[in-house]
Amino acid sequence: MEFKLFPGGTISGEVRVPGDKSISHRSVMLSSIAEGDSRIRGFLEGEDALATLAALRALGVEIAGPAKGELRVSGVGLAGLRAPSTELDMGNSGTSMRLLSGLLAGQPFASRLTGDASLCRRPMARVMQPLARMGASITAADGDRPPLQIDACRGLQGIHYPMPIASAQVKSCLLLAGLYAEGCTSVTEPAPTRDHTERMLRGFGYEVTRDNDVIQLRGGGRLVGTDIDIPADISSAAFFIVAATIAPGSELLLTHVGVNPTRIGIISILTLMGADITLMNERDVGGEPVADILVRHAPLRGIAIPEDQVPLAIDEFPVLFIAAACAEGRTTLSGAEELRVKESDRIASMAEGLTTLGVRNEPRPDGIVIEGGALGGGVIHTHHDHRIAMAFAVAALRAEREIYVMDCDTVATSFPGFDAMARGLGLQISTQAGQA
Ligand SMILES: O=C(O)C1=C[C@@H](OP(=O)(O)O)[C@@H](O)[C@H](O)C1
Ligand SMILES: C=C(OP(=O)(O)O)C(=O)O
Repeated sequence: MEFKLFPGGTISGEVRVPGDKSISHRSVMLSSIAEGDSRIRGFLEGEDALATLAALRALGVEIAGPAKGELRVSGVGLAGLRAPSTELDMGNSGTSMRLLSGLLAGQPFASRLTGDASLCRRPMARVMQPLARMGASITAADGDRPPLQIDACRGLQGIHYPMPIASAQVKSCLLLAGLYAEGCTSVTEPAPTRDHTERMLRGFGYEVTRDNDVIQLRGGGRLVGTDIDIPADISSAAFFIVAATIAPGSELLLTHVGVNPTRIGIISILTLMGADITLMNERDVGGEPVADILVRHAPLRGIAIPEDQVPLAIDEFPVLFIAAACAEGRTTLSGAEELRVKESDRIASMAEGLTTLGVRNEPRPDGIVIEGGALGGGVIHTHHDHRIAMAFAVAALRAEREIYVMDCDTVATSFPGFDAMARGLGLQISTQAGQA
């Protein structure tokens, strides 16, 4: 599928974007290993979260749905998962692969995890090494690249792991393995990362402590089934937050968005750039902060993005680069080398597309420098990366000519229905079948 975008437009209306992807993954994993039933609402019916759901079904968990974002999971308890009869396909989803590695590392049966071409290029040493220290036996097909073969476990031992990178996937992987380990498992975060796993474990009645930058739990407890209400994904809302900010005359209300402090880097960074964003009706929904977000058009200025915001906005940089292209002056990003190992090398993919649009930029190993200015038009290659596709769709609001975004099928991994919702809000987007 390809997107064709006419230049210009105004964004207005009120909308609730689909459910949070990170929370959706965790909701299925934790409810599956809980005792008793759980009801999940607001589940993201995107390919990534559905890959996690299919994996848990293959591990013997009965799951009804999803129907309009609702699931009923019959938890099997910590010891209730069964050996899968085939390999588990994680598709495009790094979160599924890294978190499920932790869950499967402690099982008394073997499993094999695979994925698509993009996922099979992504590094897994970050979870393989600490899991091996806990006593797991995991091998990769090619160095540390998937497929991963996880051997039947003969017992895990809790460890303390100072994480070399600020990664919520690594932290969550180790906490999940820690549920099956003897003694305590703890991680030190070099910087705060999304804390949905810790919050949700507590929601299932499992004690997790946090002491400054150290997160810890003790293995061998029990999770008790519960109800989960998943808020809208701020990472999906981000495309429309930037859209309304850069398009003159725009005013947009995004409802029921998760605004966990470990996820709102997009709001902090855009506000520093001069954006007009107001959080309204702030509330707590099942242990996660939620708000309605009002966005009005505002002129932006280039900034040096504070490095402490990087993990808090890690998935939002593609669209933040579009905001930077529309800002007056220079924006610099550093300390973001992790962007190079996402679904694509997001620094390279964005630099290439910005250059196509005539935006001056200088990619660096750990970031980029972007000079704000006029945006032209042209053909954009997404490198099969959903967030690159949606970022360049938003860029059309300020482009002088048409933009064609190739290879947009992966948008369905995180934001099914993006094009229809974007059209409803004022983006001049149409889709056409891609060339085979
Ligand atoms: O834990 C999670 O749900 C995620 C953590 C982040 O990855 P890292 O842990 O690699 O930073 C993020 O990029 C990813 O989209 C989702
Ligand atoms: C990096 C992302 O996801 P994952 O790591 O789960 O593939 C993303 O959604 O931007």
